[in-house]
Amino acid sequence: MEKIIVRGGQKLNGTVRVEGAKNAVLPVIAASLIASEGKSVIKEVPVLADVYTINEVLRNMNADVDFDAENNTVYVDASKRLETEAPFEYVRKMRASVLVLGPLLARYGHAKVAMPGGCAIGSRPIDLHLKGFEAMGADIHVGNGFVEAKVDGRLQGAKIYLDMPSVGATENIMMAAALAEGKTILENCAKEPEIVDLANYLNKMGARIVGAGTETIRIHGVEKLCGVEHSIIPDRIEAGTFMVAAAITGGNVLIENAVSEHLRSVISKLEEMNVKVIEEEEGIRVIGSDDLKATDIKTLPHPGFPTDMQSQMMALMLRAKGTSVITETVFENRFMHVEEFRRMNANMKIEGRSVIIEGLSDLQGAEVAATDLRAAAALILAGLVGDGHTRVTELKHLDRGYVDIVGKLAALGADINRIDESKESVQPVLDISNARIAAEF
Ligand SMILES: CC(=O)N[C@H]1[C@@H](OP(=O)(O)OP(=O)(O)OC[C@H]2O[C@@H](n3ccc(=O)[nH]c3=O)[C@H](O)[C@@H]2O)O[C@H](CO)[C@@H](O)[C@@H]1O
Ligand SMILES: C=C(OP(=O)(O)O)C(=O)O
Repeated sequence: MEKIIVRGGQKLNGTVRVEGAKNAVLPVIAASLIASEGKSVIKEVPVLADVYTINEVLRNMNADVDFDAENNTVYVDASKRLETEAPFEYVRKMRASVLVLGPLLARYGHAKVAMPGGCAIGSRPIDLHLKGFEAMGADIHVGNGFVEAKVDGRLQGAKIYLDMPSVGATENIMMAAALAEGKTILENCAKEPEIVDLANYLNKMGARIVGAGTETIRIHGVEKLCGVEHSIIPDRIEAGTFMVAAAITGGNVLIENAVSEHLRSVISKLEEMNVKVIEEEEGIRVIGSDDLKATDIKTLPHPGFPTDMQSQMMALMLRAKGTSVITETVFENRFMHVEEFRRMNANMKIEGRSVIIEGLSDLQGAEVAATDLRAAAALILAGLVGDGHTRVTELKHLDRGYVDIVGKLAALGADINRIDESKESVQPVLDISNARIAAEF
């Protein structure tokens, strides 16, 4: 079994560079399926298990996909006739596989994808995606574990109001509407930076989308889209994770490539906790404190506090004096990591959708299991300040979303290793190869 072993007590210092954003690259690669002409060249692609998975989904549909991992570039040629089905094998690995629905439906009038089901953080339905397609004239059939969408001729532009600002529904509907006949007005949509990145990509391909990043997006459908070159925005969640790593260890770290406009809510909460955050030309510098103050956080859609930073901030709150409260409003079950923190001597309890954290906890090293991707990162963060050794297992979650976090933290001065205990002698594992292995292709 693979484990990450962290010995607490080292202050982090130096510079770390963040990768392209996982949550931007997945919809962008899916959107490449719409290009009926030319090749898409996607740059700043992080070498993650999820990227291998989405590439495999596209290959399975008959698109030509090359991943030059050393140069962080994905090439997609979707100009051949494509298959329009995505089996459960892929959707099980990564829910973002449902993002092929919009592009395929718009281009071929048909798409069939395995229903994603729930996951460790909540039930995660796709009803809003489907309501959007229906409003554009598609017939939806759900049965035998699949969702199938069909339309005779082209999708028709429509006025669509999302009951909640779902990131995935906004992306799927925006991609479908880009190739629909007429105008689509999408209201109460998600405003995440990754939505803006996708809209920019689609516009370069020939789409006519305005308003991405606000709550109303207007899309004039066009007849065809072509492959183009695009660079993925930096990963704000990876950046936020390293910001917490600096803060929790009382270190001084420059997070290169981090975009402060994408991280306002995280910066403001860190400052409330007595952490110094300096916006520099190359990125964001974070200087930790030995006197962290308690605060409260409520997760919300962007520009509110991101749910994907909730567990990392929980680790930091464990080291703050006083009572902190985290309220999770985006996913109904994203507190699985609380039990694991408790194994490290954390003083906290769940009350409904909130967690009450009594600081300052003297964290102790323990064997803990990652319950999801961000929980994996949060347990490593707690391990950085735990007394003794923390062993983090279930690393398949981590490999979905962090490129070489072990190497990056070690370069900043952390005492951290990744080992494979199944090997006869305990050997360090080179982290970058793990994404490919975790994707199991
Ligand atoms: C690949 C990717 O970009 N993943 C991100 C994306 O996930 P994802 O796109 O799945 O998240 P959504 O914004 O869609 O989900 C937000 C909430 O809306 C609900 N919902 C969503 C769709 C729907 O049709 N019906 C419905 O009820 C979900 O159950 C959840 O409670 O945004 C989440 C919220 O910022 C992040 O945590 C994920 O990291
Ligand atoms: C929940 C996340 O991702 P996904 O939607 O891909 O599960 C995440 O990135 O924290």
